[in-house]
Amino acid sequence: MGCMNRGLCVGICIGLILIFTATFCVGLTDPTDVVAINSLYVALEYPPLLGWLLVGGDPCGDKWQGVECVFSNITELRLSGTNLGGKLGDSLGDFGAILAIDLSNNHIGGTIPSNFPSTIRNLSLSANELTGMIPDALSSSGQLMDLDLSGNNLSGQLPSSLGNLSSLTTLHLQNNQLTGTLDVLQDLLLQDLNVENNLFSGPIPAKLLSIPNFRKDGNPFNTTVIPSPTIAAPPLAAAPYAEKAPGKPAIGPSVPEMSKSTRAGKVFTTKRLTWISIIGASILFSLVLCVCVFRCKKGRQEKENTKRHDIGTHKASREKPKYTESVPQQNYPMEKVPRGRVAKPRDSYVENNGRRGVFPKLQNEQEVDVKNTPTVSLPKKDYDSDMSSMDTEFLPPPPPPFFPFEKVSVEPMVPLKVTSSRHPSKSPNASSAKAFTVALLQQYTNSFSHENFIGEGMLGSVYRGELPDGKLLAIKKLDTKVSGQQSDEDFFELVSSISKLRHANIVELVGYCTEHGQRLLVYEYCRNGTLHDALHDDEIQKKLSWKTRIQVALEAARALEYLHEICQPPIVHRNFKSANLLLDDKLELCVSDCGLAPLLSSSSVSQLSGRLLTAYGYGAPEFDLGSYTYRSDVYSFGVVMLELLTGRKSFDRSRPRGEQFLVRWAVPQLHDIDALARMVDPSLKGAYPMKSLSRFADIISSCVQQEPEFRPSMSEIVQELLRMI
Ligand SMILES: Nc1ncnc2c1ncn2[C@@H]1O[C@H](COP(=O)(O)OP(=O)(O)OP(=O)(O)O)[C@@H](O)[C@H]1O
Repeated sequence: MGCMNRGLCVGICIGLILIFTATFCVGLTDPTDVVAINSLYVALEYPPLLGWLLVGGDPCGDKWQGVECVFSNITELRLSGTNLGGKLGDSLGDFGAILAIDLSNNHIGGTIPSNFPSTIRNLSLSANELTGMIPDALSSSGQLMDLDLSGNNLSGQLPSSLGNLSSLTTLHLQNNQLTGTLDVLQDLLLQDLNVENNLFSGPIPAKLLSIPNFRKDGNPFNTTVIPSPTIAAPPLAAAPYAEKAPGKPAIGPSVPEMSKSTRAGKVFTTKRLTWISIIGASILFSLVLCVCVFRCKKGRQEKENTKRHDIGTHKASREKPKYTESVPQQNYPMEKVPRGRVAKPRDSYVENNGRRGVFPKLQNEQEVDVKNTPTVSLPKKDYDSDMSSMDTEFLPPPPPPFFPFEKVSVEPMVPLKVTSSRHPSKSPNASSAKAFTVALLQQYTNSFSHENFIGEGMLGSVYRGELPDGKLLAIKKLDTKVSGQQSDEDFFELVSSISKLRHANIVELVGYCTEHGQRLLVYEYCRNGTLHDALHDDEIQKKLSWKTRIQVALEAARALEYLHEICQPPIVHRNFKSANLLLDDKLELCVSDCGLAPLLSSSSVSQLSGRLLTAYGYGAPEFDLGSYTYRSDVYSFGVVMLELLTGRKSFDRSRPRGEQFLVRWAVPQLHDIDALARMVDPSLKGAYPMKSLSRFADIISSCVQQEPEFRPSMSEIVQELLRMI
């Protein structure tokens, strides 16, 4: 029996060791959590986070940035101030055992999702760009203890289900545009409640006043006056508004106290009051007369003293403001004005690195700022203290209503016409791709005038167009020999698939036109030219630092990663080159011509496109055999990286014979550190870390390998570039 027990013990021990080994040595994360974190990564638009992958991976074992685990479960996600953009997506509820999520101080937009993990205890989404209402479903996280949604653009009333969060002790909702009353909170056991600077109204529930740390300024709460027959009672709201120490009773009479005063008031009848007033006034008048005789000489001096005293008081009030009931609604946070107005989906990570949480000033904001608001551009975490140092008299008026930033505001000009009746469902989605008439496009391009002609490619000519509101468009007029190869149905399918592409580094299709035998594609206009031009313009080239070049490579890689690995079915670009990498207003890189491969492979330009790509040094070797896969895009991407490294064109006839084709000249030297130092773009003037240069060269070598199957995937390249940054 004892022997059997020993055997059992040994068995259990071995089992535990195996579990331990599997957990800590193999580090395999729970597959459900992996799927959840992969989906979150997609929703956040693949931010540059160390270790994070789009598909699969081992977040716990590989120590993904911001991820904490216990055994194989993700228990914490801490990514505050990591410049996240995108949205929250719908995967938060899929984490099996998560306890804390901190995504504060980022640029996450969209609404708060309606599924939350039931295990969560601490959730902070503060200082983001979230809009919409607080979802009812938040109550499914019954163990939530600490919830911080402050500093967003949330609106609407508090959902009644918030009252079910019985474990909640800390709730921060300040600096939003929330409305309605606070009634739903009154039965919670809150210790810390901040609702400042919202649009809450109605009387404050009495129970909330006993919360040890309750902050509520800057809301239009009711200031109902309790009616009293003889004495004007102080407003009921004087109690909450008069600043009281947390947890201490409010200054000012409570309701029962006021009824005592009311009873006292009855003793003083109007008649008695009149007599008392007359006698008192007579005595006062005599006294004043006597004093005046002696003090008349000092009168002027006293006046001056009083004046000085007034100024002193005023100064003091600037230094230490009092938030009294006289100015409750003026107490808006300074940065609320710029935040609402500059809300945008995502900032450039390069630009933001140095100013995380600092809100850029717009022209209008500066007007306000110069006069009164020295704290407007302070980091967000400081605004509470900055606000408290401001004189309420000097606050600007409440912010104007929030108008969300819209990337493209083009109205559909005509209803979508589906000429093919066979598969009407395959027509482009009218909400994403707008149908334009030829007449309107003529109007926007001044009848496709010469001065609006931008350039011509294999598929047709591109014109600049201007909408009545000044927004610029790039209108690609497809050659009839290209578009003629396609049926209406195929064209709609093409438009539909391009219009679904949504990526910060891909030029957005605004709309299309198919009329009078013409087919046109209408894109967002990128006003800063192409990477090809930037690299070969002496002035701009000098400004492209090594760090910027890595960043540009990363942005291009992300766009291809999206096309190859996120889009379903995957999209091969087929014409990837620096002339198709455009720079937008913020000098962020946008890949053009995405999704046009079906047009390029149409018989009229198929051969030409292949030959041109090869002729300009971007074509992968397999192109000659008529094969083009996403690995061929990887090859072309390697050539673009080579351009970034050397500052040379992919094909340059003006160079000596052996140097005309960049790949042929550069690749054999990529592993020679001395040769590498010689081939690097001279305009960098040596300002690059050698190690970084050599890693960049390694990526290029792997991309331009002869055998397609040996080339890395774009997500691997993205990870490599991220590590370099
Ligand atoms: N969205 C855009 N914004 C600004 N300029 C654009 C835009 N799209 C294209 N262009 C410019 O229009 C011109 C023609 O572009 P197009 O893509 O048709 O040809 P290409 O890139 O020169 O050659 P290819 O046919 O091989 O792609 C180029 O100068 C290109 O930079």
